[in-house]
Amino acid sequence: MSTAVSQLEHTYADAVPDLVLNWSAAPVRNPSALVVNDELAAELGLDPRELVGSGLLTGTVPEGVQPVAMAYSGHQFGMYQPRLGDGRALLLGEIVDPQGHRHDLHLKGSGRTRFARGGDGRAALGPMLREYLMGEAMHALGIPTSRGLAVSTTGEDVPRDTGLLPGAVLARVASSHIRVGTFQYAAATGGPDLVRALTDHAIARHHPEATDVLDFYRRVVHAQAALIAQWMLVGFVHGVMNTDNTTISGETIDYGPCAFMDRYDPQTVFSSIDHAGRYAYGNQPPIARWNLARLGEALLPLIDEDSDTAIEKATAVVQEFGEVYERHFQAGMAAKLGLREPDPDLVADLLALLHAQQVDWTGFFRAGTPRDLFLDRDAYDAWAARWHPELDRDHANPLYVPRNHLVDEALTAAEQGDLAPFLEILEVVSAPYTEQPGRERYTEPGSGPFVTYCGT
Ligand SMILES: Nc1ncnc2c1ncn2[C@@H]1O[C@H](COP(=O)(O)OP(=O)(O)OP(=O)(O)O)[C@@H](O)[C@H]1O
Repeated sequence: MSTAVSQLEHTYADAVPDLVLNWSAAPVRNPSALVVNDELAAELGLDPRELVGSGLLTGTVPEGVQPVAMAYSGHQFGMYQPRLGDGRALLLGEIVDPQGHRHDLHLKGSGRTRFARGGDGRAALGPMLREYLMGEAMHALGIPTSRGLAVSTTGEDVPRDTGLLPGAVLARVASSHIRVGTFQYAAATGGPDLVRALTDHAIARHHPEATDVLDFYRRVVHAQAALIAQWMLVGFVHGVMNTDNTTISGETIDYGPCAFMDRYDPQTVFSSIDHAGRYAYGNQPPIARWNLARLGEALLPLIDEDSDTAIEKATAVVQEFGEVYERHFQAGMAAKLGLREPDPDLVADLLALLHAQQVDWTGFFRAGTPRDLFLDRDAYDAWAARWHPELDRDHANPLYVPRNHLVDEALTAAEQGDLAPFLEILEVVSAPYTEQPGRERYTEPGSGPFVTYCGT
């Protein structure tokens, strides 16, 4: 086995042993690597063939390596759940790549752990391929994200509401899986000492420039504000922005019922369980800020020993979210519109127009003649008279995003044994800015509305 694999490190488990549970993956009947991310493997200094042969992708670990289930709690749809944790996931260990960057190697669908509650610990092939595809699309768009290293089928069926589905294990890589919910769990179960140990580890790993706990908090708030702005600029709807899916690193994780919006509408929701629209496209910035306020609460005893002062300081920091988000969003919109300087009024009027006219978000910014996309062309002309692009816009506007109707089509085919459509859409969204002749259908919006079953 390559040195990188045999030298999986465990700095997280060593730093906060109270936040992990030693655990092993459930044996898999007939493991077979279906998709392997050669490019990512190479970046990590791993040999893809050796990786497949080692069994690591479904949880067979070298001697001396101890996988763990990570503990966390979290607010799910606004309701506090004291004990979530990796119910069907495992942290195999950390890989330090040839550049010296540390990454978690994590499995999803590797069997029940003590955190599983009612779940069976398994994952179905479709959702694991969805997570892999979405991560690659986001990565190609330049958005911080976890990435799939491989999806392996298990040879076992998984019972879900829609019937028996092929089972799979996703091996994924992230700069860490430390979540707002991890801090909530530490605060609730261990108090300030445990929060301090977790904070020290998170600072060293993600925000080493932080001068103190308040400054660490500020850096997380800013990283999340920048991330959410990037989601909004590409029309990404995460779908399950619970505090346990909000990272300290500022990376996107946990791709469940997520999707890219076609027609611009702030109310866009894809998740079949999000009845109230809590996690609709347009709600994402305030929800992220709300989640970050929960992080602030967990950090309060470390921010100041006087609780009123701590609350005052943390509140001031979380309130920076709006301004930082707006700065990133407006800079991004200026790039999308080819402007030298942000123009919030022009943007606000464009958004109102796109909404009223139900114009495709991704399509508008790369259209040769955007006017053709509007029913009320006079309204467009009135807006466009104020729009004077000066800069090249193609590098800021993807031609291809994973359109939900095409993702569903590819996943359905994969579940029936035909991987070709999945491999094609993966290739298309992996080069989102480059025109790919013959692939025009990937630029077309679906006829929606679409609901992504929150199945797992
Ligand atoms: N089939 C399942 N078996 C066991 N636990 C599950 C199952 N599905 C979800 N869970 C657990 O429910 C909780 C919340 O689920 P959520 O959808 O946020 O996570 P997930 O999709 O399993 O994984 P992650 O957030 O790590 O990507 C987690 O603690 C997860 O481990």
